[in-house]
This record gives sequence, C-alpha cells and structure tokens, in this order.
Amino acid sequence: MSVNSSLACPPTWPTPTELGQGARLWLFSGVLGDHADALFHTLCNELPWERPRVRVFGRQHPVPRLTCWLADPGVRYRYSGLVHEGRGWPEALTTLRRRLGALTGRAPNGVLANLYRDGDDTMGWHRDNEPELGPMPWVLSYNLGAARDFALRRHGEHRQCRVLTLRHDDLLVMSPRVQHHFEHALPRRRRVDAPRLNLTFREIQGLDRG
Ligand SMILES: O=C(O)CCC(=O)C(=O)O
Ligand SMILES: [Fe+2]
Repeated sequence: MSVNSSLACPPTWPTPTELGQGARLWLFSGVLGDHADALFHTLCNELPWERPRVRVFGRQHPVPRLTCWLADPGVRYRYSGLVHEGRGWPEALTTLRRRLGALTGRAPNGVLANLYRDGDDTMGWHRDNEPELGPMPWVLSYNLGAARDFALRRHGEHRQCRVLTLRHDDLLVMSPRVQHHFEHALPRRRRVDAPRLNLTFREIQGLDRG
C-alpha cells in the first residue's frame, strides 16, 4: 500500500481538531485569497435574502439574521419550518464551489446562506442533522466578513465545550459525527458592528430531490 492511500484525507487537509467520539473539525484559511472581498460584496448585495418567521412558544418571530437557500434545481431543504426549493446556482458562486470541491473532494448540492448584519444577529443551538442530509452529514462552512465565534457543546449538555473564531475566507469542515454528537451555535457578540456571511454547503440525499 502506498503512503497516500493509507491516509484518511488528502495530504492538503490541515490537522483536525478532535472533539471526541470521532467528531472532527478542519479549519482551512485563505480559501479564495484576493477574490474573497469581491465575493462578500456581491453576495451581500445580490442574493435574494429573506427573513423567515418561526414560531417560538406559540408566537411568530422573525429569525435574527437573513437567510437564503441555493441549490441544484429541485433540491429541497426544510428549515425554519418551511420547505425551500433550489433554482440553480448564481454565477458568483462558481469559483468558490470549484475551490471547495478541489480542496475537500466533496460535491455539495445545496447551500444555506446566512447574513448576520452585526453582532446582535445570531443562530441558536442546533445540529445540522435534518433527515434529507442522510446518516453521514458532511457540512462545509465558508465564512466572509466580520470574525465571529462559533460555539460547540455536546448534544444533551448545557455547557459549551469549544469556541472557534471563524474569520474572513476561512472554511470549517465538520465530519458527520460532529452532527451526531455535538450542537453548534453562533452567539451574540455585542462588540461586533460589521456584517458576516456564512455559507453552509450540504449534500441533500436522493429521496428529497424534486
Ligand atoms: O453561521 C454559522 O457559522 C453557523 C451557521 C449554521 O450553523 C447553519 O447554517 O446551520
Ligand atoms: Fe448549523
């Protein structure tokens, strides 16, 4: 057996952070280099951002951020209680999608974009384990704009166990067991006064295609 074929990941992957129970995180920085600023600007201005309302304790509230689902035509994903359907990819994401494919060897067919207008915008504790992601949900999380803390805690526990700062042009790759055993959240950070955009690329499995 050659040295390379015995490696679990291509040699260009950074050393993972081991969370335990086989859950691993990899942080790649400088994914797009000089192109990242322009992409941030284009996506902020041109994506069809929405602000879905969710029901909490019987009352409807708008989510504390802007969101948008982009995917292959017909690829459906349920979030915030609504089914969203892909209508193809904007030209602006072509280079990033190629780069992520080359770096990770994965081929996501959808992405959930979230725009946090400032440090008051947040995302609560959850796992990316919707049934349409199948039993092995790889998630590629690409970041633009302001640096924000990304918190993790063991599923079923209250105390957070790890915080990573995700910066402009960083890619965080989460192995499937991260979603099996851990929850993640984007906590409020009042001192952050600039926007941040996050793109979580996902692989929707065959059954939920349109
Ligand atoms: O903004 C982030 O870093 C997290 C986003 C996230 O968890 C999600 O879209 O499911
Ligand atoms: Fe998530």
